[in-house]
Amino acid sequence: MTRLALIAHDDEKPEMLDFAATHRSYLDGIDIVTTGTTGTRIQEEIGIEVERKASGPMGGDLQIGAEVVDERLDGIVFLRDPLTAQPHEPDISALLRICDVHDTPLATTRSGAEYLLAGVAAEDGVSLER
Ligand SMILES: O=C(CO)COP(=O)(O)O
Repeated sequence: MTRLALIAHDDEKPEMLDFAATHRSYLDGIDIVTTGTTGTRIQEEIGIEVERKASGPMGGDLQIGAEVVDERLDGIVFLRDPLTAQPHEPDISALLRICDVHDTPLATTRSGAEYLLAGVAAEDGVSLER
């Protein structure tokens, strides 16, 4: 089963919710893992079931990084806030680094996320409507 991680910093959560709503029918059929607050909002506001890890500042990025190490993930959409310093910046850097190490597809922007999801869906034989 295809498994994706969805993570968004606070300023990017509206973008993530729009992304999830746009692609709800495909996302409903795959495994989704998220950091804490991102997952709560996707579940409550869009209605997609997700597996929630800890909130980012409490170690959620590292828990998702551990899934990368175990090669459990087909891709990560991580909508980062490029303009605000984060207290858990070392955890964020660690997640990005481990994606590089394992060549795990990673998108950090909405446009990149659209390409990533279209590619992952194509591997499932699904053509995403745009
Ligand atoms: O901080 C985050 C990623 O670095 C996201 O965490 P939340 O989804 O808990 O807001």
